[in-house]
Amino acid sequence: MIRVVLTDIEGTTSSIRFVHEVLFPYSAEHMAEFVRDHEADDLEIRAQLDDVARESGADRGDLEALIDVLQQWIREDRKATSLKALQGMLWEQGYERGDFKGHVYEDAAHYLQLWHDRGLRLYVYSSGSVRAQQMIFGFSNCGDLTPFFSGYFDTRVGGKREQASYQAILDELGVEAHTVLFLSDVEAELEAAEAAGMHTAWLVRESDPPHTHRPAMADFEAVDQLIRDRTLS
Ligand SMILES: CSCCC(=O)C(=O)COP(=O)(O)O
Ligand SMILES: [Mg+2]
Repeated sequence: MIRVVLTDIEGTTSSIRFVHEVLFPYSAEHMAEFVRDHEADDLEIRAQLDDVARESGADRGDLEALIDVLQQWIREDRKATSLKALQGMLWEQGYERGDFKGHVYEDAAHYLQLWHDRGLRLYVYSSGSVRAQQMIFGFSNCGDLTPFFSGYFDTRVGGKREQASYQAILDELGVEAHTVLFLSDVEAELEAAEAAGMHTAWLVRESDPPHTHRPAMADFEAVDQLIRDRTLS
């Protein structure tokens, strides 16, 4: 019986286009100024820059070199925890200033509320930082969806294509794998979650599903059917 839903964001609850055409360009535009303005006195930003230097091999004392690394990582869509933490801080500023709203598909917002009201526990697992996750759902085009979530996981538990990350989430939640349904648009993530024993659902939004053995779901209505089938069987 499924009691817990763990969901990805980009391509699952929210459009890939919003992340790539709004969030990433916003972070590319504001990163240099943000880092230059706060590096001297913000301990959290300093700690993230320490990690950027460690991971890239760039000189920690050369701020402009670190900014270049960050810009390169944004272009590459690198899932580095330090980049994601800095992007989360920047996006927080953007949401609060009203520069954009978080995109969430209407069917996702509808079923997140319904599943919450039905007693399912909902969690997020995204490469975006926990702060960025709270922001996209807190300042969404469908209103504040954060009351429906019981918790958030980011790459501090590990990469999304690694089985150990899903095991770490299960350990932290204290639940059995067969009670958890993980939602994602990326098959490699689903395979890692399945290796940890979770149920999975593959979201394929806004495109025709590739021909594979895996059933594709166009929206959360199809996921709801799967939850009800698995709950009754
Ligand atoms: C939290 S919104 C920004 C998402 C993001 O930065 C990203 O890299 C997308 O990762 P996901 O794991 O949600 O596909
Ligand atoms: Mg995704």
